[in-house]
Amino acid sequence: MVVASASAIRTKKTRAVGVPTIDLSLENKELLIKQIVSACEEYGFFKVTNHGVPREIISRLEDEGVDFFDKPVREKQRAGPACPLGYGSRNIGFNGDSGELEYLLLHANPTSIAERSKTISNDPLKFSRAANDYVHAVRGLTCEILDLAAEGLGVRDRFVFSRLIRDVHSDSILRLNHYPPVEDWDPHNSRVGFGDHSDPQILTLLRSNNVGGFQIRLNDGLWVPVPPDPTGFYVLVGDALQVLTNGRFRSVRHRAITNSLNSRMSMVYFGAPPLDAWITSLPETVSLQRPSLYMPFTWGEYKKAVYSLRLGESRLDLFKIRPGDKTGL
Ligand SMILES: C=C1C[C@]23C[C@@]1(O)CC[C@H]2[C@@]12CC[C@H](O)[C@@](C)(C(=O)O1)[C@H]2[C@@H]3C(=O)O
Ligand SMILES: O=C(O)CCC(=O)C(=O)O
Ligand SMILES: [Fe+2]
Repeated sequence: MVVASASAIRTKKTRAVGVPTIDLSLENKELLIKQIVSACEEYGFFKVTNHGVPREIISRLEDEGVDFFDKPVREKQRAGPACPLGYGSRNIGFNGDSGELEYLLLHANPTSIAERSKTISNDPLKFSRAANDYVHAVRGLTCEILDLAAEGLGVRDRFVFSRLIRDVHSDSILRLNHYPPVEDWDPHNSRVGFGDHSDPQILTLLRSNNVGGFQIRLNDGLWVPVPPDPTGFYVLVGDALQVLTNGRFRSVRHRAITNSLNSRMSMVYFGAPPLDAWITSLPETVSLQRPSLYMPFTWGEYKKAVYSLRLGESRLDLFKIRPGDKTGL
């Protein structure tokens, strides 16, 4: 890969911090809920172990991803250009962002996956099955985590978050990212694979092979390298969940850097609502002392804003209620 020096980044300002890890097989439900809520509040990020997603389901999609990214460029381009869905290389979004990666971006519904798989694989049915089984399993896990979080927040309707993702019209997506190996390894010359951003959706479930590169940003601006763990899932609070919880949960800023002689592949599921769903602070998170921080918007409106801005921009600022604005309270 040709590497523009402008994409080189300094990794000095990082801090080694233990990644909050939650064992989902914990029998003490109250403690489990407490751990989830505090990780969502403090970091907007945690790792889950004993998550129940069968290894076989993960490996099948991983193998499909490896086979796809191994293909000659011309063949991969049959699945592109990413608009925003499909195969993309280096370009991210429509506003000039780029990174040292190639990717497949798919709508997570079976019809869309079946259609797309025709340009992705020589055995479309095999690819579709692998992707659909994976989506089904990680959606289940996403919903389980969201239900526990809702319970911890004391929300009356325990399924208020997961219902949005289980909806047949849910706008959830699946992304496979491939970060090619660097040819000239230099510990002081990491490059941007996927730049600093927060995910716009409700909740993200990310896993990768055993190659590092994923980092989260703490509130004080320091970057924390997250050690890879192919057996676990990383859970990221997205912007929509930040709004739904009136800022109690924080969407986490993160990025992927590349500096390895081995290629890295991540599989990312973004749990999202239907386009016409309203995203607004749940009544249980609003009070006179803590009025609503954001104006209500539909997921479709938010997505439009997301795609009109650069990767690193804080799109939620556009929907912040400023003092003096008329609110529901
Ligand atoms: C530059 C962009 C790519 C992105 C849409 C955006 O305009 C800003 C957010 C980006 C992001 C980050 C999380 C997900 O990977 C993604 C699919 C999403 O929903 O928002 C990407 C978008 C993309 O790559 O199309
Ligand atoms: O590939 C990764 O590790 C991070 C990718 C990411 O943040 C994204 O696709 O939104
Ligand atoms: Fe992301």
